[in-house]
Amino acid sequence: MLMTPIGVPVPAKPAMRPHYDLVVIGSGPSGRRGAVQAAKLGKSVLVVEKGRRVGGVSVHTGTIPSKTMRETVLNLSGWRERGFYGRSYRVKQDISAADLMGRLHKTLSYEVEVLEHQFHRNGVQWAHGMARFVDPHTIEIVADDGDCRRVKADRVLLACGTKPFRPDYVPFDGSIVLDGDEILDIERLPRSLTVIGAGVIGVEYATIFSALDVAVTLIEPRETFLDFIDKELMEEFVHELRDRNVGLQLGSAVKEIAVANGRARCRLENGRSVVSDMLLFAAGRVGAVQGLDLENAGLTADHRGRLSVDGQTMQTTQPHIYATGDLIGFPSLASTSMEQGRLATLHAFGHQPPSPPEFFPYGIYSVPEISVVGMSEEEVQRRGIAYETGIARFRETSRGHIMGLENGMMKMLFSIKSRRLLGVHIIGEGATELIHIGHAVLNLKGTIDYFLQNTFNYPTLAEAYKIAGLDAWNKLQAAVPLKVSN
Ligand SMILES: Cc1cc2nc3c(=O)[nH]c(=O)nc-3n(C[C@H](O)[C@H](O)[C@H](O)COP(=O)(O)OP(=O)(O)OC[C@H]3O[C@@H](n4cnc5c(N)ncnc54)[C@H](O)[C@@H]3O)c2cc1C
Ligand SMILES: NC(=O)c1ccc[n+]([C@@H]2O[C@H](COP(=O)([O-])OP(=O)(O)OC[C@H]3O[C@@H](n4cnc5c(N)ncnc54)[C@H](O)[C@@H]3O)[C@@H](O)[C@H]2O)c1
Repeated sequence: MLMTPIGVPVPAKPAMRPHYDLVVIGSGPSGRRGAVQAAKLGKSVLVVEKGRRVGGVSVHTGTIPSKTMRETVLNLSGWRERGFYGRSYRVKQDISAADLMGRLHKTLSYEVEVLEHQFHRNGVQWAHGMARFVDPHTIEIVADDGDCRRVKADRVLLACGTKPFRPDYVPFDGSIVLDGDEILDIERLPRSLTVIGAGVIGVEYATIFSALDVAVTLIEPRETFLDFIDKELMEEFVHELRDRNVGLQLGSAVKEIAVANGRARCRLENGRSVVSDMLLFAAGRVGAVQGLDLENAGLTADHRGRLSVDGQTMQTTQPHIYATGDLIGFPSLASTSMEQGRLATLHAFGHQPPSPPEFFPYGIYSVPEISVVGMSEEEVQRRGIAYETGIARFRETSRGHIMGLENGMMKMLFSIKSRRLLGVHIIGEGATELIHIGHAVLNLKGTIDYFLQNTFNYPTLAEAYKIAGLDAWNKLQAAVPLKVSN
């Protein structure tokens, strides 16, 4: 019997049926969660995936590859040790594109195996091919080899995600001018890189390449970027980027991009030009609805290829057709997409799922990483809530000393009236893991007392919660003497 790399027998594929309780289009985070949930409810489920392997953007060109590349870069460059051994410290002297790709392929392969095994043990069938609507209940699947089949579905979950926005004025060539998918297939590391678009994708790749000592210029037409992040954190972030010579061209619209003499030249409307070995165009993504023939199902996407849904049930204007994940827009995260897929399927089969908690964490895997949950200071001010902040710097923690951290901070916001935690904002090592303590306290409607009364492991970075909590309490006491409750 054939075995997969993780030692699981390769199962024989069952024949496709003519009719399913649920057909899911797209095998990314929302599609696969929705599919498995439906199977757990005893429903017959078919997942249609145009890619050769399941996993979606998340596994093949998005979340997992970019985070794997980041991990490889941090490990091979010795980035985490540079606080001790100096900026020129490197674990591997000559890091090549092949070094980055090796770990990537291994990780992706394991991810896919795990997913396929998950589908198999839950009885979810999957078919390779491009899906399109023939009518609201009939889906045609055309495989790469031309094989064409039709299936009927009582309910449909549209989870077909997005693809990079590729405007005509950008001369994409897959080697010098690249989109966010192509950057994962590079055959050589550039010495200089221009990144256009300071959204999450642009910022993550810009800082990952900068950690490899590639000379990076980040171009953004707006004066500010990542506006949903607390301003004080962004000031820290920008300071760190400038400190390591990342060129920031903010408020600079792009006039022209051209390739000449094997290099990319980007002309800006302010008259400046940036020339580099490679250019990454990361100015957003559009819904992957081309070829789906949505009109045959009575559906229409907006100009960015996105569908609107009922925010509670995930139903489109056709009650039996649900849409989830990046296809429906904000927040466009793998984490939230998975939950949307599950909620959609529960609703589709008669269960009334509870509303999701008010706050979800956002993690940006830049170097340094950023993670936030709840309200930013600007939002608290907009809402007119009387508040106080507590700040902890990682270099104040013993764990920070041990790790040689020079940077990193945590900021918490508390309501003066209710003492409730309003938001947590972290930049620095471990931010995306640390955030979950704040996330739990926030959604459990906890107050500053949680941080005052509880003991944290020592030495840990989580101790920053205690330090920031005490800092806020000191300020609160100075403003309004409080009852000592710890
Ligand atoms: C570079 C990058 C980094 C990211 N990093 C993070 C991160 O760190 N954390 C995080 O939470 N999120 C991250 N995201 C976002 C995350 O990847 C998406 O939110 C998530 O993948 C969306 O899931 P989805 O269910 O919409 O499906 P997707 O993952 O978008 O997959 C959709 C699938 O549908 C298939 N498909 C499309 N049309 C058809 C059709 N007609 N027929 C058959 N199949 C079709 C596609 O081939 C694809 O496999 C990142 C995204 C990118 C691009
Ligand atoms: N860590 C994470 O969770 C993570 C990581 C990567 C991506 N994602 C998700 O993927 C989605 C897509 O990310 P993104 O960064 O591609 O898109 P985005 O829409 O968030 O950012 C695009 C950026 O490009 C700029 N821009 C737009 N048009 C431009 C143009 N013509 N020229 C130059 N700049 C232009 C925008 O001002 C913006 O700053 C996001 O919504 C995000 O949620 C999440």
